[in-house]
Amino acid sequence: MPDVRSALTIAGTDPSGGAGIQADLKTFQEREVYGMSVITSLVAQNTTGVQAIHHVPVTFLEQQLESIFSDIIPAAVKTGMIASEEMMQCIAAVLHKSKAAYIMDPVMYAKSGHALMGEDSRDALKSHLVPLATLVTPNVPEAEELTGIRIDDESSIKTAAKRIVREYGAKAVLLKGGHMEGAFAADWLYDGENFTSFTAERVQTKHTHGTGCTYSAAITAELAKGRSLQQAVKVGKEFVTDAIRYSLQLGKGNGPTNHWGYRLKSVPVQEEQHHEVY
Ligand SMILES: Nc1ncnc2c1ncn2[C@@H]1O[C@H](COP(=O)(O)OP(=O)(O)OP(=O)(O)O)[C@@H](O)[C@H]1O
Ligand SMILES: Cc1ncc(CO)c(N)n1
Repeated sequence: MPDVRSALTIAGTDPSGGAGIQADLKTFQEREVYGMSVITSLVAQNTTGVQAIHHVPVTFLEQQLESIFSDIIPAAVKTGMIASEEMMQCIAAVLHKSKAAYIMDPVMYAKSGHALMGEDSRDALKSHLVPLATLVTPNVPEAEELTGIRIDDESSIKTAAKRIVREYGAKAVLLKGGHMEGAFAADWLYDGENFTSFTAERVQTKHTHGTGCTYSAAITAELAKGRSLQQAVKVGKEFVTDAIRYSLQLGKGNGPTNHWGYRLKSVPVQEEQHHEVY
């Protein structure tokens, strides 16, 4: 019997399959770890945006967590969309007692701009969950919200990253530059001592639904397998870049990343690069 490593995602749903829980589970499967999921909110969304949100009661969130942690202990946990402070407290109470690596993706908005977290919960994220995190993975707007620092160059990226680790207590931060302009999509990992940058060529595409979820899920899977943080981010970056390079022309809006893109590495990228699927 091989050593089975398991990973848990605690997040909101995406019935169209590109982001949230669904993206996380597909990524866990691709990265060959056993995937589990606890749902915080049911989100009616697709490639064009968010249509409606239904939050699960906190008591039910607690019950789902109990179902997992009383039975199959995950080697790594990631959180995505957590809408309220009460939910954050409930999750923090469980993670406090857990030895699993914890990757926190501080999801605030969907790509369409729709809010996925209450504005009044941002401070709660900092006080309850950031101090427990092995790694926090904000994009530029999320890092700006967390730190109050305006980020527009490498120096401000580094100042914000240091604040998240030194003042808010995360073990490490991966600040994602996907929202910045330029020929390259660069991310900066700060582990409290050193900065490492992870850079890939920017893919010219609008089909980027679920990039953040896919990236943090891939890193979570690699940590579950016992890789170092540096190695996990390196593999995660390659995985998400291929998922964007081979993204799918599905739906009427911003199509999803392709979770099997990593397997297509040797396939020449077509003009307009993404794949039509019927
Ligand atoms: N067009 C692109 N080409 C290549 N890499 C990209 C592109 N857009 C984003 N990335 C990379 O994808 C990863 C995910 O980052 P991104 O900043 O898009 O996350 P996010 O904003 O949190 O996503 P989401 O909106 O799904 O929450 C990062 O490594 C980023 O650098
Ligand atoms: C549930 C969920 N989490 C995260 C994102 C960010 O892409 C999304 N669109 N939906």
